[in-house]
Amino acid sequence: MGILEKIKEIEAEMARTQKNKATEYHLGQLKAKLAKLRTTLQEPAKGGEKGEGFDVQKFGDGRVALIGFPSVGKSTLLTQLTGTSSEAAAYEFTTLTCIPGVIHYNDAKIQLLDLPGIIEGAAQGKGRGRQVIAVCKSADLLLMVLDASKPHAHRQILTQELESVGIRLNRPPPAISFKKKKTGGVSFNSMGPLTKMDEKLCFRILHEYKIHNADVLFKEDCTADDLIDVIEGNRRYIKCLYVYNKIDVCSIEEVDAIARLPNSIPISCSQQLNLDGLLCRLWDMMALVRVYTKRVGQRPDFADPVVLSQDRGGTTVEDLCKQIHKSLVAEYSYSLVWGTSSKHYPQRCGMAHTLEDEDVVQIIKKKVSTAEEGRGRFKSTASGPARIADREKKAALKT
Ligand SMILES: Nc1nc2c(ncn2[C@@H]2O[C@H](COP(=O)(O)OP(=O)(O)OP(=O)(O)O)[C@@H](O)[C@H]2O)c(=O)[nH]1
Ligand SMILES: [K+]
Ligand SMILES: [Mg+2]
Repeated sequence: MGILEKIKEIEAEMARTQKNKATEYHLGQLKAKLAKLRTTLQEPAKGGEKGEGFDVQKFGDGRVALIGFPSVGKSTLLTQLTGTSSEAAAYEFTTLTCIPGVIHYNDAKIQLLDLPGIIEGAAQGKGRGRQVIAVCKSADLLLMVLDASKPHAHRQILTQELESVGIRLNRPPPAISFKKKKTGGVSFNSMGPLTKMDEKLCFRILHEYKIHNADVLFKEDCTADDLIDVIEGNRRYIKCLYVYNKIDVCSIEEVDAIARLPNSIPISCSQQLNLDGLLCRLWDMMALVRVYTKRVGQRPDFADPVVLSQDRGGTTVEDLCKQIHKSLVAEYSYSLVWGTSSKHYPQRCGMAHTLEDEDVVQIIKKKVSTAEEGRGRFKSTASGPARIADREKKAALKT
């Protein structure tokens, strides 16, 4: 029996099994079986599965992918938001590969990827589903483009397709700590009451994975699916903005209802309605942090920020140093920070300091000889809070 048939069989068995206390353990085991099969299905087949034109190099400060059913207006949107034009037409599957463009917004460069339409069954390889999903996994944000005039079930179908390949939208990883061990059996603990999990169910699921030694700690009231996600360990947690296109053919009431849905935005590409609103939401969801660097005695370079991101490498001063140059971390002495993340103007910060959007940073490198002098001077003076403030004031005047 092929993997697809096995999956179908388990899904059928789950569908006909009544959900109650007695079947709970059996269902948990079936879920684990299903997750294992789906993981096998995702492993790249021999002979190279990768489609031509799908391996687009990462560019800019973040990557956003357009995903949706055929002819919802993905290519029209790419053409509107970037300088690149991607062919758009009234027939389905106009786009056949991955077409990259660049959004220039708030002095940042964001890569936008147009993709072929996907349909139900994409996760199992229908159409170009597999390649499209592989690109989605590499994105920092997904724009799920939906036709506002079509059934709302489409959003559910696509979410289901993404779920089945391990993509989790708009939620954090489950609060479960899971560590495999060599010996000692399984220890199961929780930090609060559990309503969807107990020791026996946990053991059944671990048994399915042939795991006999592990520490499992539930920090929240998580489910069997959550535990399976943590054991599988290959899940991708991605932010998703639901973009309802073609509102030009909808009533005001329909548009109003869409605008109230969480993480959703109504637009019209052909009438250019609310595209600014879309960019604004996209920017907020990406949570990029622009940092302006400043040299001693010069004004900050406000035209060319270094862009940091929590999803990509982090937003501390150390992450900033790494992004500027590899050697900077070793040469770093301290930095002066002006902006919303600093308590004083400027604040003297160490490498662990977390930066915020539009902060100005001046990095002071170690200088062997002057560092020695400096140390001597600080030693000789008392360093109460008043002294520190005074020193900062002086530094501000000098810088
Ligand atoms: N009414 C209306 N039509 C639109 C809008 N945006 C795009 N279209 C039309 O929808 C059709 C499909 O647009 P595409 O951009 O090719 O859609 P796609 O999602 O890229 O399609 P595939 O590449 O085939 O998956 C075209 O005929 C567009 O002119 C819109 O805002 N309103
Ligand atoms: K089309
Ligand atoms: Mg297209």
